[in-house]
Amino acid sequence: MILKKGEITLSKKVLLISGSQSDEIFVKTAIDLFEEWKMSYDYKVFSAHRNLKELTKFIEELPTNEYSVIIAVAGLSAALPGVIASLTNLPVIGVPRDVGPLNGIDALLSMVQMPSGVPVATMGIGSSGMKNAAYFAKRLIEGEKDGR
Ligand SMILES: Nc1c(C(=O)O)ncn1[C@@H]1O[C@H](COP(=O)(O)O)[C@@H](O)[C@H]1O
Repeated sequence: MILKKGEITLSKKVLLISGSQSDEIFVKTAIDLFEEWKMSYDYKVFSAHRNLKELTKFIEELPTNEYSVIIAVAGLSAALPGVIASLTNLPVIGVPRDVGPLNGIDALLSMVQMPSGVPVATMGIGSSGMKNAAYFAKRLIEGEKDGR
């Protein structure tokens, strides 16, 4: 990978997963930051509630050493981040989307109170949480690069 001056040396990618295609507009906030920072990422849509088998297969077959961190985004009853965290040892950042009658409180509570051993680093509700997920992923990857 050839880097220009000022660019960060990033060896591994961020994997963004949202529970629905309808979350794409929300996820775009993080994607814009990754583009600005010249960070590599992939974005996929999988639902634990709707397509558990496909999600399980996808996570179990992730190539080794390609991703540093997974950002899991979901609104409503958000099983997605916790289920992903149960299937991989990669760090999982959860982002509760502010949709539905409870405006993200439901998603927040679904992902923040995980049983021990299955951690989800849960951000705040809504677009500030989405942005902080991107900043947090950047810190993790920079830390990895610096040997932190
Ligand atoms: N929370 C979850 C899960 C899951 O946790 O598996 N799958 C979809 N969703 C969420 O449902 C909302 C509405 O989805 P639709 O617009 O497809 O009905 C989305 O915000 C999605 O993240």
